[in-house]
Amino acid sequence: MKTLLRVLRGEALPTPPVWLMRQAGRYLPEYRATRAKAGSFLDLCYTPELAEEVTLQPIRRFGFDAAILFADILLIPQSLGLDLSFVEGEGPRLAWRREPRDLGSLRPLDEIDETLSPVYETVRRLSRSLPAETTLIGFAGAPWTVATYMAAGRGTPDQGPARRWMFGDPDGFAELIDRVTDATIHYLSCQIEAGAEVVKIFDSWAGALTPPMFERFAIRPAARIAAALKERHPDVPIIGFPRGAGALYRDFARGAGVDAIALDSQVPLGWARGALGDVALQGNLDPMLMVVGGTALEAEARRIRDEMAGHPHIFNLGHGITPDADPANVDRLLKAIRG
Ligand SMILES: Cc1c2[nH]c(c1CCC(=O)O)Cc1[nH]c(c(CCC(=O)O)c1C)Cc1[nH]c(c(CCC(=O)O)c1C)Cc1[nH]c(c(C)c1CCC(=O)O)C2
Repeated sequence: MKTLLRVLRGEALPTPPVWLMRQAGRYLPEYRATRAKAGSFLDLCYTPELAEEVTLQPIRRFGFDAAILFADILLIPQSLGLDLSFVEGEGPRLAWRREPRDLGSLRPLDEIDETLSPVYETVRRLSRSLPAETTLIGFAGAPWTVATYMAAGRGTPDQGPARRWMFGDPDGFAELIDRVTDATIHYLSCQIEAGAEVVKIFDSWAGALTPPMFERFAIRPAARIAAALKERHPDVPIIGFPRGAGALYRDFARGAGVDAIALDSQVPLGWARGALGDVALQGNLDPMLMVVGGTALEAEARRIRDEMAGHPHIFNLGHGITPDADPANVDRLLKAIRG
């Protein structure tokens, strides 16, 4: 069986499988070339042969144990009818069709595949073209993180607009979360039917939630997604990533019903091994070390590998690799882990 799937079924391997968040991205010259050919980031996401190509690039260059579908968490709000664009150097912009936050203007669930079907085609192509030993990971944003962009119409430092909506009108906000959750269940099921062998749910802004709101808007939606997927596809493992959750990682591990937990770089590994139960753990090298390199990178990579020895562990970063990372540092990292 593929190494990543063995770890997700609870096996501790002497050498952990490795992949990196954002492994297909601007730090690679071949990615920048394909992106230029596509014209825009969204054209890249929606052109299956180009999205397939950039997904394969880091596999060819580094031989990672897993490939992650090339797409974006913001395709879901776009499929629900928000107008999405990426402004060069400024990040995403989202605009509602009528008034901001008008849930009545969202497209119904049975229309979202008009937008999303090219993504399923990318998955189908990848399941044919990936090396036999490489696991294909599908993904979606968690409803809370997706909602932070829908509420603000852009990225924000403190998720202010979403927190204002959530505290000011919790039941209205819950309706938004429910709509995004339903879309996410459908989207991930379709990715699995197209060939995704694992799915990951990115809750990048989970760290902005208070404990009660974390329970309601991070754990409960994740649990609803996991339960629905398990009913349809019981053998497909799910990785949850409640980034920045701190002590609440424990509640998430108990309540979300996922098979593995991705850890950000601030989580102490000894604590996670004891507190999060039997689930597989993924992480958690600081992405800055992919910029810095040298002995600092090697020492941290070995520390993480050694602290996780004997526990089901997937080696990864604590967050995405950044555009200023040096690809040569990925080779150094792999050498430090694999020997
Ligand atoms: C919050 C979030 C987004 N997207 C994503 C998240 C959650 C993970 C995280 O916290 O990083 C997830 C994501 N985005 C992308 C992937 C593809 C797979 C992979 O990890 O290689 C994945 C899994 C491609 C991308 N998504 C984006 C890029 C860069 C676009 C480019 O080529 O210019 C890539 C490779 C754009 C993006 N997408 C998003 C933002 C805020 C931005 C702009 C910021 C930036 O420019 O880096 C939303």
